[in-house]
Amino acid sequence: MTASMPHAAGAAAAEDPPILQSGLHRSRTVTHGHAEPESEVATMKKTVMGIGPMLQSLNVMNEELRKRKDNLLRDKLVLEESIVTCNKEKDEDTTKLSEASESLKKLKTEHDDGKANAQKEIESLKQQILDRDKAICALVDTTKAEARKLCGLVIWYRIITHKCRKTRDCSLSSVLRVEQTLRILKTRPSLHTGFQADKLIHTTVRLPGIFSPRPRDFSLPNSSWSPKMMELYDHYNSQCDLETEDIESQKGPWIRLPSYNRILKYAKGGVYLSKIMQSKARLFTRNVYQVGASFEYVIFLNKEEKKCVCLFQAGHLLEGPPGHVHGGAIATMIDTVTGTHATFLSGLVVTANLNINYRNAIPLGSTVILESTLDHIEGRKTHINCKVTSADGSKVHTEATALFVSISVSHLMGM
Ligand SMILES: CCCCCCCCCCCC(=O)SCCNC(=O)CCNC(=O)[C@H](O)C(C)(C)COP(=O)(O)OP(=O)(O)OC[C@H]1O[C@@H](n2cnc3c(N)ncnc32)[C@H](O)[C@@H]1OP(=O)(O)O
Repeated sequence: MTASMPHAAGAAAAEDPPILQSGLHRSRTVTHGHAEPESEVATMKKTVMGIGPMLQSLNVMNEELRKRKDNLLRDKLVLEESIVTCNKEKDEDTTKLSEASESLKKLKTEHDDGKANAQKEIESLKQQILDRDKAICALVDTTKAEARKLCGLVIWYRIITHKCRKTRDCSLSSVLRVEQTLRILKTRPSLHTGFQADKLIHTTVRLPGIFSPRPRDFSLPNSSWSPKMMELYDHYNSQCDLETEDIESQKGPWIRLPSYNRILKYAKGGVYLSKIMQSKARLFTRNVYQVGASFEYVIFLNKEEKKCVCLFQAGHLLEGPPGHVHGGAIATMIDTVTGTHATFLSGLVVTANLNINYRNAIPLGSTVILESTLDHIEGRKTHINCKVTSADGSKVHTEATALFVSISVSHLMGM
């Protein structure tokens, strides 16, 4: 029994972990050195044997922890890979987003350009239709009801022609009398000049929708105006009464007078002028639609100083002496400016006398200033002076005096 004990202890020592081996070694030392009782050895062995299962469970736990650690490491790797993938996808998405924004921007620009072009085309087509319709309507036989209807000639025409037929008088005076009777003079706007002072001439032709965009104001700048013309225009225009969207409106000494072509055709040519020809009657100075070709002018009125200033640029159709403005065209402009001035001063007038001294020829295309000043008013007579100078005022081109005689509406009717 004792002989087998060391052997048994030795076998256990070979199998047990190092910590237990040191315990066994100590118990063996005690056994050989101090000859401890055998029961102590047995107790020790028992203790050692009790530690075994504990160690086993520790080993199991250790194994589990190692596995968990491995799993966590694997998860970590997977997560790291996912992060890399996510970042990659994020970069790709960012690139795609910027590409999409770029495309969107490009599309928007293309869309805007397309829209602008389409708009331009629509405007041009509208203008073409308008021009074509105008041309057609200028030629229609206005005695035919359907033609009048198609061309927008209004009911006034029917009333007037009815009255004309009844009285066998289709003269201008008759037309005006009818209009007066119908009390339309006060209620309808004057389209031919825009002046409220002159309530005499009103349109008997009302244009349908497509014909009635705002009438062109010829006194506004256009592409043919020279820099000098523009400079002078800005000079006077900046001193004009100005209606703004703000509450305050600007007051100035000058008023720009708008200038429209005539729509009403009051020619009373009778047998000499057919209805169609009458329908083509135009205000002399505004009868060319091509900008810059003939009379380009704007008139400013100074009520306080009782004077008018006209900026005039003569176009190539007004040639008289080679390269210079025709004397008749200059006379026309003087008559127009002084006549307008006299109208504002005295109401309805006609030119009775016009005296002109041509001092220096006006180069074609140049800008000149016509200054119209009141000389005096005497009864029905309004005397006006006019001076035409170069744009800088250094050269006098023309000087004139004009006499306007006030007339009544009936005088005009009987003309
Ligand atoms: C919205 C608008 C913007 C308008 C914007 C556009 C502006 C364009 C302006 C263009 C204007 C034109 O071209 S008008 C078109 C051209 N003009 C014309 O066609 C006018 C034709 N002539 C006439 O209709 C007539 O002769 C009148 C109206 C001028 C005068 O006839 P009347 O009404 O019978 O009067 P009468 O007694 O003879 O004269 C009145 C006074 O004027 C004097 N008088 C008459 N004629 C003359 C004369 N040539 N020279 C000196 N004095 C004369 C008389 O001695 C008398 O003075 P006393 O004894 O009392 O002292």
